[in-house]
Amino acid sequence: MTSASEAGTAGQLLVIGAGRMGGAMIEGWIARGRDPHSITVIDPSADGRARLQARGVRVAADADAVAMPDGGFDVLVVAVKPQNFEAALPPAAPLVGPETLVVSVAAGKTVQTLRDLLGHPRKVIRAMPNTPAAIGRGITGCYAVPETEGGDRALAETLLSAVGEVVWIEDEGLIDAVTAVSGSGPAYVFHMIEAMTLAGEEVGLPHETARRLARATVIGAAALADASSETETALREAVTSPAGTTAAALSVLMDRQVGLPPLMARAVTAARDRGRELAG
Ligand SMILES: NC(=O)C1=CN([C@@H]2O[C@H](COP(=O)(O)OP(=O)(O)OC[C@H]3O[C@@H](n4cnc5c(N)ncnc54)[C@H](O)[C@@H]3O)[C@@H](O)[C@H]2O)C=CC1
Ligand SMILES: O=C(O)[C@@H]1CCC=N1
Repeated sequence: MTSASEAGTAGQLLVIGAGRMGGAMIEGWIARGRDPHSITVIDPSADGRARLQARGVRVAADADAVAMPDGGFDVLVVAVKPQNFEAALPPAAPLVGPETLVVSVAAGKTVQTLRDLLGHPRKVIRAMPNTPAAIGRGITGCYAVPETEGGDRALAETLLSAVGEVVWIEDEGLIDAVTAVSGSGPAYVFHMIEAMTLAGEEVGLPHETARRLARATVIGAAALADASSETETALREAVTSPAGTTAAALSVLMDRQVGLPPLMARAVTAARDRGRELAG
């Protein structure tokens, strides 16, 4: 077994479920210099396995087909859907040693559930990334159990920062709130483009023109926010001329009763509550 810091690129990693999220992390690790041979994936999808095998990753259709490396796995990353936990995790329990760090990116599923299904591993981290991870621009919120040491957190942070920023929370109960803001958040932004496109059509623009305008506006505004040292509030105010067109739109969007803030609060609360339900 390697030391925690070495295992950022060294050590043996096992990934259960290499779909969108697991796949994005694997690509991030390889891009950062990890030897693909140090990654083993369990996934029943033949297409997914073929793609990863072509990248040099070790693949298995199920846990029984996994060859345990000398010294065991340093890290197990759980990236299956919450609905697949009962099928996917118990068969992998024999692959989890006393020093294996378990990192789960699954929405809702608690440390207790992970421990129950994986033979009671000591060191568990829950992480909530988001899909911009696919281009290295994700953000991951993480919670580590008290049984983890500084080196475990550093190792998880090294692995997760391969796909973007990392923030830590000290209360497992808040991971559902992280999911509701940033885990699901990219979908809200994509829906904003859809809604702006529809609204553009309603005021007379052809669909494709409205879509181009909406998409480029969201992308350009996000890039401006990224490049600027100003707050979002200052950037918004810079668009807004007194008694002008933006002020007219914002009087609708910023309405405290029926505008975006109460609507977003309802949406985020619904996502947070669904995360709690998925705990099972
Ligand atoms: N998609 C997203 O925006 C985010 C997803 N997550 C979490 O990541 C996890 C995975 O989500 P996605 O990557 O979006 O799903 P996905 O459907 O793209 O990937 C899931 C993978 O698990 C595999 N799988 C199914 N049953 C399996 C089993 N028994 N053993 C091993 N692998 C199995 C599937 O073949 C698939 O490749 C979920 O728990 C989700 O909550 C977390 C943050 C963001
Ligand atoms: O919708 C979901 O449940 C997952 C978790 C965060 C984003 N997608």
